[in-house]
Amino acid sequence: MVAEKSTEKNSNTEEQLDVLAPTQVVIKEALEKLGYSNEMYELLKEPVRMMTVKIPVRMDDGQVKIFTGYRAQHNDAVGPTKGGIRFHPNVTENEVKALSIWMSLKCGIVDLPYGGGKGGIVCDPRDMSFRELERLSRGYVRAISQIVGPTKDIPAPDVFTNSQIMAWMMDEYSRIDEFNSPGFITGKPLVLGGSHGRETATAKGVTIVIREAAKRRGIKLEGARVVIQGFGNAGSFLAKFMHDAGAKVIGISDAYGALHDPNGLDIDYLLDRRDSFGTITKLFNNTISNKELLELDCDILVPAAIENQITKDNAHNIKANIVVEAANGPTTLEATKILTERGILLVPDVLASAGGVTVSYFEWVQNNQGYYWTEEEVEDRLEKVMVRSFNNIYETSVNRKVNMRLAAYMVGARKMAEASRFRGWV
Ligand SMILES: NC(=O)C1=CN([C@@H]2O[C@H](COP(=O)(O)OP(=O)(O)OC[C@H]3O[C@@H](n4cnc5c(N)ncnc54)[C@H](O)[C@@H]3O)[C@@H](O)[C@H]2O)C=CC1
Ligand SMILES: O=C(O)CCC(=O)C(=O)O
Repeated sequence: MVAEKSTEKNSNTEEQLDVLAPTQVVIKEALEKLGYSNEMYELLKEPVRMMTVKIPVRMDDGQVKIFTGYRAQHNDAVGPTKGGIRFHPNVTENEVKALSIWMSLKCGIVDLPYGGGKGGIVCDPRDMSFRELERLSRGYVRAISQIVGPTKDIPAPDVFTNSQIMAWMMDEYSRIDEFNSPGFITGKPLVLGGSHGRETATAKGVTIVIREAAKRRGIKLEGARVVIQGFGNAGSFLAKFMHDAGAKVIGISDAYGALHDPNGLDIDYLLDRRDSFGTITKLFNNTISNKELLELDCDILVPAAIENQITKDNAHNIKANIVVEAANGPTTLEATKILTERGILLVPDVLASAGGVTVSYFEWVQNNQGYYWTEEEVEDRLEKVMVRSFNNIYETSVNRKVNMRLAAYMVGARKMAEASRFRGWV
């Protein structure tokens, strides 16, 4: 294999594709199929609230750098909005808007009492010190404090954010609120009111969905060849769960390249050596590119990194039988069409990655009641939610003769549309 050290970081032009407009296309189609008026579409096509903030941060060299951050609240008819915060150099306003719509759909699919929210800061935490990251995290919370809170909008981790960042944010909000407010944010460390199972929840949810999808396709997980793009929170734990289930993880990647071994990678070793940003390939010389990884011969392909990875340019080359989207928005609409026409089962992001927000909801419930559950309780509840949601969308897809993405949008949009209607908004 050819070494491709570091050349991929931030150089992926596919990332720049707009994700909001295609999301609106599917929302419109879903609402039409459900019989809602165009007014409902006008309400749901964009967030009801979008805040853009400038965050001044004193860097370690003494200079002040001004960062741009966003918080989008898509629809709060069902309840407070909920969704992660992303730290990434390519964050855009439209991306955060789309991510907040996807959160509303996820909450509808797994039937949580929330609407969708999402936040993002344009920054590269990989190039920042621990203390700079703390100052940025606290500054962001101060900047958005008026519109967030345990009964308004509850953030959580997403790309390049983690439980330490959640802890700083919770501490900052508690200072502003003059009250200890664990329910302000989820994905916290256990000692600060985090939930058992939240760290692995997204991957656990994806694992359950893969198992259900494989059953429908008559594929045994034992021995199945799995390729996973991304080795962070979602991708790395997923690799471990797939490995534990007897599958052969033959490819994984990070932002810098990918590893491939047709005999199966040593997942425990890789988990042990990855850094906190999900970087692992820098330790190896014999890497392949993310592009090559996606086109590997395998049974199950899981994009678990960033948006727009499967496009019209590579959809014809995907060899997997099942594609399960652990990442948000990894497949474009054109690629969705191509994969569906080719008979590939595509399990969409708003279903596949909903395990994270589900356990975040459990964390918030535990914070509100001040009574904490065991890991087994969390896992049992997550299992039931994910199986029920998968079956619901699979059946909708079969009965309504639509692909799984449109089926998921139909299931996910119904609750917020009904709540908006009962409130008399439309
Ligand atoms: N963390 C969570 O609870 C949830 C995450 N997701 C989604 O899963 C995806 C991954 O998120 P996390 O694992 O939390 O993030 P993370 O920050 O823990 O890991 C991200 C991984 O993606 C890789 N990556 C970043 N840029 C890349 C690029 N240009 N090409 C290839 N790989 C790249 C990184 O190297 C890293 O391995 C995102 O789309 C996120 O929105 C969805 C639901 C919940
Ligand atoms: O855990 C949460 O509240 C949100 C997770 C998230 O950002 C996502 O599902 O994309």
